[in-house]
Amino acid sequence: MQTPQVVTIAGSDSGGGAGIQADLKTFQARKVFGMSILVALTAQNTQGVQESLPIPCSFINAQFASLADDFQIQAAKTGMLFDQDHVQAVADNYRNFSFGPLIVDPVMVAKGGHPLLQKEAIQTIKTELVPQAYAITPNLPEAEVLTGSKIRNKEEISKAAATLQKMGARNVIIKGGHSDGKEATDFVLMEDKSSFQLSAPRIQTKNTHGTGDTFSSCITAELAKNSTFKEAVIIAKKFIQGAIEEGISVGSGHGPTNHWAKLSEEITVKEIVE
Ligand SMILES: Nc1ncnc2c1ncn2[C@@H]1O[C@H](COP(=O)(O)OP(=O)(O)O)[C@@H](O)[C@H]1O
Ligand SMILES: Cc1ncc(COP(=O)(O)OP(=O)(O)O)c(N)n1
Repeated sequence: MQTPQVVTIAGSDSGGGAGIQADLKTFQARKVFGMSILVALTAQNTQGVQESLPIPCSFINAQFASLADDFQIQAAKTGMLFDQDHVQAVADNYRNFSFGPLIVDPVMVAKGGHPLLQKEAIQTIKTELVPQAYAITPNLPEAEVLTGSKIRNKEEISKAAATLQKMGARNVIIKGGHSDGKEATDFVLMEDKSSFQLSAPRIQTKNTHGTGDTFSSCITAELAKNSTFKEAVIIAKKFIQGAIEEGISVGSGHGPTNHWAKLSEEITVKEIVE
């Protein structure tokens, strides 16, 4: 069997906890061959983002062409896409090349409040990228921005997911890391319109930098290994739970998760079927 090959199309986090670095560490942990198309650079650590810099769009085209020329990529994900022109460049390239199911993680703002996507790019994400998404994985604030509606309860989460599906995403996961309560619960709306929730104990820690990237790159890796979408999401939920639970301590701010944590049998995730 050929080694599963995947690519992350995202920004670099010099601090190593989020972005391209979190994606590649997750790909390695999940035993797929990971590649990267860099869209932007950040000077970042556990305390926040100090600076960011876009990669020229012509160089994004060059990275797509290089990988398409030589590899057989079975799944891909997007992360930090910087601005409207970069979203457009990624969307145009994705239409031209055959990189398999695309997981769109619509990264907008870093934990410390630093913008990772300019506001004008949101419309381009909606019209150019969401229709190409095999799955979209917004957190609660990102789902509010994309749908233009406040999300205050389970009914509104479900409504927001349906709106995102109508925009063209085949599957939708609205992540619950930003809510409160004892459980971290993610809502999943599948292609066939069935839905379920995945819930795990919320871990009290400040080390949650890069949770969203780690979760979406794990889904990407599992899809490349031919898991069904539901299987991939369940593994990703267990993977992120283990990575937060078995934390490491580096830096003095919001530290990263532990990408080499064991995906042990003891990690239980509750599935709540609608
Ligand atoms: N403190 C926590 N304990 C357990 N799971 C968490 C915690 N914070 C986030 N998660 C989980 O991590 C994943 C990423 O969610 P989230 O943090 O909302 O994404 P993002 O990093 O994009 O804001 C989700 O599965 C969410 O439920
Ligand atoms: C380069 C880069 N990409 C993405 C993020 C955001 O990652 P996320 O998983 O949402 O984690 P936080 O930044 O919110 O902790 C990033 N910071 N940098």
